[in-house]
Amino acid sequence: MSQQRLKIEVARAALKYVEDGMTLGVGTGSTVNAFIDELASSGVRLEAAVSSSEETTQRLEKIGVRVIDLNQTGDLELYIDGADEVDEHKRLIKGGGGALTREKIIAAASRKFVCIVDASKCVGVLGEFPLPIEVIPMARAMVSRKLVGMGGRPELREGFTTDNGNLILDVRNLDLVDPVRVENEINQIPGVVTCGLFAKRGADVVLVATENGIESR
Ligand SMILES: O=C[C@H](O)[C@H](O)[C@H](O)COP(=O)(O)O
Repeated sequence: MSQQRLKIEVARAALKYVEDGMTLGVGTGSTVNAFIDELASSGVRLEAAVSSSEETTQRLEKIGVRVIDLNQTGDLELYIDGADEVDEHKRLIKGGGGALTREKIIAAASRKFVCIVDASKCVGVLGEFPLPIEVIPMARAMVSRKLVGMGGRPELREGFTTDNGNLILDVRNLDLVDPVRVENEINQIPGVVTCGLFAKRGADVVLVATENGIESR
């Protein structure tokens, strides 16, 4: 099965969590795009959505979903999003598309986070995928030096600005055997807006599309 087909299958599986009248948190990326396509043809009528990126907002509005600001609503019942890597404890690396900050905010505001991935995203230990970190532009060099001090190899994502007007450092070589500790440590560096580790608040449910069907973790 093609990777795109797997994304469509897992997107469809996520629909069973979505109910008419919900205000839904919606993430960013190609798997979420497949989810939005499936949502469009599902007949489900959302009350509204809270979106994690400009791209997702455009796609949701195109299928007729009203997108509201998180400040206009209370906690969300459900958040659907993809990930770049998932471990067996449902801890994640996110931010390959640069939307990690808004994604982390919406995850924190949601009672249930359903993460949708294909099997290629599942790993034993996080860190094969370079860890995205959103930084305030004036802190770029200083934050990079601190990350080097932690054993990392940061690289500026060239030509990329986040929806919040900041930069992304993609960091290789960090030891992520204890991702909660590393997430805490990186969060303490002044100038870091968000670390792409979702370890303290990982997913509540991970749906994995495999060649043999959908696995739920
Ligand atoms: O910033 C982007 C998000 O964290 C995405 O959820 C992540 O990059 C996975 O995207 P995709 O579904 O395209 O692999």
